[in-house]
Amino acid sequence: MELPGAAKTEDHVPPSKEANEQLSKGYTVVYVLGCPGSGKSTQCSKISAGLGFFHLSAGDLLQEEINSGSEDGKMIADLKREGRLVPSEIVVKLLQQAMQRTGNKKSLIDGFPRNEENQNIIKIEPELVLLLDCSEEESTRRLLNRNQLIPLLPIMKGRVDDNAETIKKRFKVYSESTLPVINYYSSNGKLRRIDAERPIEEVYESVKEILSELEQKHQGH
Ligand SMILES: Nc1ncnc2c1ncn2[C@@H]1O[C@H](COP(=O)(O)OP(=O)(O)O)[C@@H](O)[C@H]1O
Ligand SMILES: O=c1ccn([C@@H]2O[C@H](COP(=O)(O)OP(=O)(O)O)[C@@H](O)[C@H]2O)c(=O)[nH]1
Repeated sequence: MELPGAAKTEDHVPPSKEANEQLSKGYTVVYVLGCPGSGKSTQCSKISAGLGFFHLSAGDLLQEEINSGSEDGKMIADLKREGRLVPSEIVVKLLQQAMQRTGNKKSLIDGFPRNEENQNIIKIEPELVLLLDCSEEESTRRLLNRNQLIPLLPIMKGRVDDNAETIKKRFKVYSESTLPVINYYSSNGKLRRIDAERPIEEVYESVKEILSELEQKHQGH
């Protein structure tokens, strides 16, 4: 079935199921989900610095591929500009390569899985899924604000998808494709919903409480 917002995948060979299962062995994986601009990257940087998790951002890995100038990079850039999702096999391959490069077994996967196809292909069972819950109105304000700050920082390039029109498309993809993934983790008890409309430090306090639950479980308490 073709999922809304997803590009066609026929040119890409899916990674084997065994490779994915092997990769997930011994790893503690926490997925960090939330709409565009909900603060995923901000909170993941804090968790990574404060709690020793390795931060894997699907969006950053795709941006690196764009920056490399590869053929895949050109296709990814076009999809990103339109707010559409990149074929699952490409994102999964980049995530797997990044996981193999790190010796750190505690990983945060930021902004992935984005749809049910992503979720089925990666074959990783996360221990927890953090959902940064923020309204479309507040998130849009943040994204537009982020784009306005860019000209003040000449070394940084603005994001091609932080404009009002593309932000609307990203939200449509989020509600059509990512919400079913979130509902799945809500029904299997792994989802932890965090009010992400609050200031960054308050959100982080809630994140820390939830992740300490995980640390205690690992220490057998
Ligand atoms: N709790 C918050 N309150 C206000 N601004 C925030 C908050 N969290 C993040 N931001 C800002 O909002 C913008 C989007 O945050 P980001 O972490 O990149 O979101 P995401 O990764 O979910 O798209 C950034 O400019 C960031 O500094
Ligand atoms: O698993 C992913 C993650 C990101 N993207 C693409 O990268 C863009 C930006 O995603 P990112 O997570 O960087 O930012 P967000 O939209 O959450 O603010 C998305 O709109 C998609 O085009 C994708 O296709 N698959």
